[in-house]
Amino acid sequence: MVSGNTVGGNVTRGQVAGPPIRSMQLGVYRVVTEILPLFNPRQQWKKAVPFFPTAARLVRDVYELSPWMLFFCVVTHIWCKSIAPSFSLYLSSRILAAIEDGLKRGSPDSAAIFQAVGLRMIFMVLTTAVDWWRARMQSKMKERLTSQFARYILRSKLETDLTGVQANVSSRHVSEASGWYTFKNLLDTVCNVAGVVAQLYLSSTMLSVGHAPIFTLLCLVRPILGAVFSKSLSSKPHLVQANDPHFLRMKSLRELGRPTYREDILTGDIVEHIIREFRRAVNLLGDADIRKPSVQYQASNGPASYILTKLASDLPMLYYAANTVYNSAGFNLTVIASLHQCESLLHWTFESIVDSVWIAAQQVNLAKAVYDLEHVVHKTESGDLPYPPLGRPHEQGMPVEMRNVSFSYPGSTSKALNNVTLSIKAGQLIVIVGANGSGKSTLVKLLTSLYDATSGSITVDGEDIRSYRLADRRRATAALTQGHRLFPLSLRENIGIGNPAHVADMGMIHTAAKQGGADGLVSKLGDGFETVLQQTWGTQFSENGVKTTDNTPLGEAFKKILQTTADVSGGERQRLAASRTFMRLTSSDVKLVCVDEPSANLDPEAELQLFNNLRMVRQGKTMVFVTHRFAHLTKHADLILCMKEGAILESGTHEELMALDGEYCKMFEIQAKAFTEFQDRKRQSSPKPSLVE
Ligand SMILES: Nc1ncnc2c1ncn2[C@@H]1O[C@H](COP(=O)(O)OP(=O)(O)OP(=O)(O)O)[C@@H](O)[C@H]1O
Repeated sequence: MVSGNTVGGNVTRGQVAGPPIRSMQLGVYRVVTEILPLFNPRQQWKKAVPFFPTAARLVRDVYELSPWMLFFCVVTHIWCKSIAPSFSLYLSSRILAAIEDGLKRGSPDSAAIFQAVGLRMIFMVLTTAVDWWRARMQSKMKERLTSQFARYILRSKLETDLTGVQANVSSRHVSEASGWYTFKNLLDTVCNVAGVVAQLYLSSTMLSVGHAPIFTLLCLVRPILGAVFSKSLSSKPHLVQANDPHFLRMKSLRELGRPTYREDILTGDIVEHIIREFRRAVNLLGDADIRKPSVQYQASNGPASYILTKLASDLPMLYYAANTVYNSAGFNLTVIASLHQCESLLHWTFESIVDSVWIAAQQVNLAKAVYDLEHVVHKTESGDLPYPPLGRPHEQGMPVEMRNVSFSYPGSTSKALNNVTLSIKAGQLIVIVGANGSGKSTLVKLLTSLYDATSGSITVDGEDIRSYRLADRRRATAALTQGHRLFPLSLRENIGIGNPAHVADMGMIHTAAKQGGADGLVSKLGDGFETVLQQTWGTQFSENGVKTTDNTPLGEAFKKILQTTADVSGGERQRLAASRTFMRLTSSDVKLVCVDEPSANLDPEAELQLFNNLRMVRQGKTMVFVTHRFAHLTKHADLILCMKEGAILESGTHEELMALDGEYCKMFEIQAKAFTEFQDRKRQSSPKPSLVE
């Protein structure tokens, strides 16, 4: 059922400008559309303007991929889609004419008939061969263009910074296939127009002068009515919201079938409850229309338009009948049969033109979205100065000063950092401690240029951090955090990629693996450094329900494929990520290293080893450690920053902060107490030495 109301249109002060909107209820959905006038040339021209440069760029892209392919794609497509159908119709009408002529005369002209049939057969063989070749070439072209678009999208995804991702300035909604489908639609549009010209020419050769325009007009009525009556939701800007509470509940309950919830559902013993609730939601939903909104919108026209459109398709038939009765001289069965075929072809092509123009306009927007990714403005500012600045001692770490720095994450109103002022000297070892949510990781994200400060100033080597080139700043910093992931590449590459210039240097990779504590783990894996963890989804799958539990040769084969997929524990992953960082630290470009709690999954021995190894490579680098278990590090720290609620509460050396008897001292004593209590208990439980002895 459709119900609706209209809002807006007249712009008053404080209101937003734009077309008025209409809100309607389609079954379980609320649909809001813009009300666009049927004919608004200015608006339509404005929309069409970006079409041309995008189409031109796309054709240029295809040309650059292969000029020959472009040429043959266009020629064979036009031949197969526009010319061949009309020519085939012309050849059939020749066969029919020869047969009818023979039947009329009582002595068929066998030579003429066989010549016409032979010609048509040769034509069909040639056209089918060209069509086969066209399909092959198009699929190659499709692969190349899709890979080209995949490259554009990948670059944009890789380059988008964190602020961009959070502000949704990302390439999430673009498709790699959009380039090919846009190109194909442009080609289809051109071919459909050429097809109509060929079909009109053909029908005009069969009709006497003056009749051809009438026939064409009658053929046009049905596609025109179809276009007028068509109600397409996708043709206008719209919003859809499922708002029926029973439908939403039914959907939510259906979600519980996902493996993610399995453990909670089984341990909670709630299977029967969920099934009961699902049945109740279905009953309450009743007969509400849950078909897609686009389908419901399309169907909301009522039957009159359908009947009228169907009637219009019989107009040419009326024309044949009228001509046979009133103008039988120029008409015979062959002409009627050929015109009938021509009319079906015209119908189809007219409708295809409307569709292909509409689809091409939509597709061009999708292709444009991919090209626009090149112009996505990255949120983190980049300056012109090189880093390190010219003439600066190369062997020195990065000095950083922060003055009244505050920061809020994009979309958040609260301050993650509030008025932070600090000074880090070149080559110092800094330890940042503080409670959960106190801003430690945020500080690291600002130091590593993942975000710019919202207010205040950060200076590096005496210059505003934003005046240096972003690429140089990134090259000069290295980070190791809990969030570091392994890539779906070999372990060799996972480690080697830390320093891309030496990605194949096995000597350096071995050393980095050792420093990260991953050497033992790599040697345990069957393929050693060549092992690929986290195989990309889709590289191995079963079709038609083949399972590893199947006691069949195919089931066994599937089991074997999956057995080759190695996996490692969380702590081992962290060791591999740490090895990548050690590889990165082999680059003398790195001047600042930020290590943010990489040890959450590491055992105490591995953690101590990691910190010691990091300290050993700190020559020429400033090092910042964020950790909750800071006992190992504090004695080495040049400066300890203790944070609370986004601000630096205390700063100094371990001795200075202990003397302060504040937050740091409290945290340190909590950690030390657990240790000393344990030592005391151990001492008490050990047998006392005998006095006699
Ligand atoms: N991406 C984000 N978007 C919005 N707010 C965030 C985001 N990340 C962190 N915050 C908020 O910023 C504040 C500081 O978080 P941060 O991660 O820097 O704390 P932390 O001291 O590193 O905490 P932990 O010890 O738990 O790792 C917190 O209030 C947190 O909720």
